[in-house]
Amino acid sequence: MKGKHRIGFSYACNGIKEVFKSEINFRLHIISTIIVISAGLLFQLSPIEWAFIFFCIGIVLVAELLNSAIEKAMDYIKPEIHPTAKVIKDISAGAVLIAAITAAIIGTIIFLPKISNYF
Ligand SMILES: Nc1ncnc2c1ncn2[C@@H]1O[C@H](COP(=O)(O)OP(=O)(O)OP(=O)(O)O)[C@@H](O)[C@H]1O
Repeated sequence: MKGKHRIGFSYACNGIKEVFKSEINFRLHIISTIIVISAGLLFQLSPIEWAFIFFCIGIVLVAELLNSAIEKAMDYIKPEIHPTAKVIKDISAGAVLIAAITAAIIGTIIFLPKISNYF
């Protein structure tokens, strides 16, 4: 049972590594995550603010991973141009956009007052 969990964890890490290597957007999200966590440490966020920030980081990374999985599945199943492939990929990209907009709004609500107080 323990071994099985370890194997499952390593498959998951392989998937994340694969997306990290192949998707520039995912790498940009990781860089943004590092910047946001550094800003959070600088501004000494409260526990509830950290909870919101980590929730946002999580939904953006999860959305990007699922989007990449859907893109790869579509490229495998339907490598040629097809209107349904386009709709599926566009919907999947839409999910990432909504996650990113949500994160940007929450980030602004948390950081904007702190940044204006700082200067
Ligand atoms: N097989 C296809 N048939 C029709 N349209 C497609 C197809 N593949 C991609 N597209 C269109 O091109 C857009 C970009 O698709 P692509 O697979 O290149 O992903 P991407 O947006 O470049 O993502 P990433 O940069 O994360 O790889 C899709 O959202 C869709 O509108």
